[in-house]
Amino acid sequence: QTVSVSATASHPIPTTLWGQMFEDISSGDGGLYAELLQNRAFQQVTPNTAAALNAWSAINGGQISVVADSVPVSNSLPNSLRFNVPTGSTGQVGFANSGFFGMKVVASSTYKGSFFVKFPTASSFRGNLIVGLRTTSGSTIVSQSVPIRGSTTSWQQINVSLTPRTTPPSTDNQFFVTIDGAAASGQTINFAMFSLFPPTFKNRANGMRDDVATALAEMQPKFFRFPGGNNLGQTVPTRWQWNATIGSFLDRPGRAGDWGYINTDGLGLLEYLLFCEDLGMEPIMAVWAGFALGGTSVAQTGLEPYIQQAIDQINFVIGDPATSAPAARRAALGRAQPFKLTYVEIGNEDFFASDTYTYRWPAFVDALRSAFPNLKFIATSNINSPVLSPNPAQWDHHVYQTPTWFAQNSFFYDDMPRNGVTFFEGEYAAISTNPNDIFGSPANGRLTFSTMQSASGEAAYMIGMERNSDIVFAASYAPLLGHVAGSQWTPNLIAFDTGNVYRSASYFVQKLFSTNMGNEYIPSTLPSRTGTVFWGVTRNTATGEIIIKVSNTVATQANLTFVLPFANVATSGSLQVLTGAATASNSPTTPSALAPATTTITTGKTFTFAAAGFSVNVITIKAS
Ligand SMILES: O=S(=O)(O)O[C@H]1C[C@H](O)[C@@H](O)[C@@H]1CO
Repeated sequence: QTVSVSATASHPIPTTLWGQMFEDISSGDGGLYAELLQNRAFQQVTPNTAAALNAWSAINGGQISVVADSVPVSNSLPNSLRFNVPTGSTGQVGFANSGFFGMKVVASSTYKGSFFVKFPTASSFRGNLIVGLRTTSGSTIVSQSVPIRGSTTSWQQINVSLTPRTTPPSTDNQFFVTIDGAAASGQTINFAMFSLFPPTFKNRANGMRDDVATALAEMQPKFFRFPGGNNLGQTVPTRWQWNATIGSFLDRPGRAGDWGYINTDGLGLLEYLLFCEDLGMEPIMAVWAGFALGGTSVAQTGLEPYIQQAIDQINFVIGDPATSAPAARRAALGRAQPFKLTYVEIGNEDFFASDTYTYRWPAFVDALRSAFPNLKFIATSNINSPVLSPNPAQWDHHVYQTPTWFAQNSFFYDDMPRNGVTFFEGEYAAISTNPNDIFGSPANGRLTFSTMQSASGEAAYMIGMERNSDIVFAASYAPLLGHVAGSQWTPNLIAFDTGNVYRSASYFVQKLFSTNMGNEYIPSTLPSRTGTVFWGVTRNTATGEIIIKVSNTVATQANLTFVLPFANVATSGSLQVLTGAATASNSPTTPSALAPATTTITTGKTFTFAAAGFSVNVITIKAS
């Protein structure tokens, strides 16, 4: 197959083309968000139930229960941990938190812990709490003694700074609080709002898990879609609300997330925005738009409060502190300057409620557009079905399919009309090899981790989106992150467990595209729509490099001859290639089965290139 490359670019590559979609789907708490304690503030749990004590356990006979405190630590956090030392206790008595499937502890790292404590009834007790980290088998890794006294009947915050000298043998570790049982026999002490942070990405307070955030940063993503996805809200009362996710932990009630567990909302709107800046990403921020995934749509006459809340959410991001109260909240939290924001998504997958989106879309967009004329609003129902008014200028298209579907739909956007409407491929991934049961179980074709076959199919589709990036302004694989031990969805771009991060085949494809974008598209001989090998050419005008991406979605090698029209073409170029067997994947048992390799290849005005079976290739050549 001969590929003739044009001399002139057809269009600029949008700077936002490749990015990340995030929502808390076993990916926020216990994942990207660095807090080590699970159920740290007993948010949204029913007092005096076993479930309320999730992740907490007694040590040496300590008696613990979650109570609705008569004087809670804050209005948003009504529950406390009541700790009673049974009379006749001996030895260290207390309780522990098991984190999220344990917690990684590393020597010489400093773990910053805090909690609130009070005696519900005054007593003459004076003694010390021992606060620290221990292995699940009970051996202390590091601890600190903290004096307390029974006269403390109002909430007192305790801070500890724990620096282990040794690294424990596994991630099977706990945070603990104990007291001398004999000395404290009979005492009752209340605790609230625990927190324990390891060193975080860029050392940000209330920040991100370093190894996970580092893997995300390596992709050089250009946008970050948040906070959902389904996690925008299963019911109206439990929807994501920006104002419940900012400021002191004492003011964050948490909520029942859409994926079956409670979100602490410690990872909140300001943390998302700061993370966007840390990675050089532009936010694509969703507002809840009156549809709860459980099936409820707010009536047209009842939308105003939710529209106002969306306006306030946007004002927190870009408003003027002098004229907007939400913007003043942002300034009071240390950020007077507005953040960069261009795109706001109106809901998520509103094709589940198209009938009400026909009034919810205009109600939100008309109000938001008049408040923020420079923003662009993304519709989330099926493209032009139903027809919406005002006509959306941006649509969010999602597709989960088989590897073959992606290879066969590389031309998905080629036939879209060029009428000013642009597209966000907000979620896409090859998730099953079974076209008859895409969302089924692994026994029925569902992928647990992406494979070389799924990643090369995705690459074919991405080559199509790159070719059509005059109308595709952004695209993101979904879901981005998933905990291997407790995930609600597979495959995820990045899998992780308590101590490790696993970069998938698809991760490396996303990274290859995002770190080799170029800034203008160069047309070339089109691949066959029904073929199995796909290619695309971009140029980086700053470096004078031509970037050729090739995806071979089948086992047989593909031989291509490239003909470049440029006067000067380097006789050697670099090749980054990800290749392996169709079913090869990176997983906790085979973490490095697949990794990109960089080599030098012979290039020139005309050169041949052999694309290995099941391979994704990026060729970079100096040309002018
Ligand atoms: O069940 S689905 O609708 O397929 O869920 C998908 C679509 C939704 O936006 C996202 O939250 C989720 C997984 O990425």
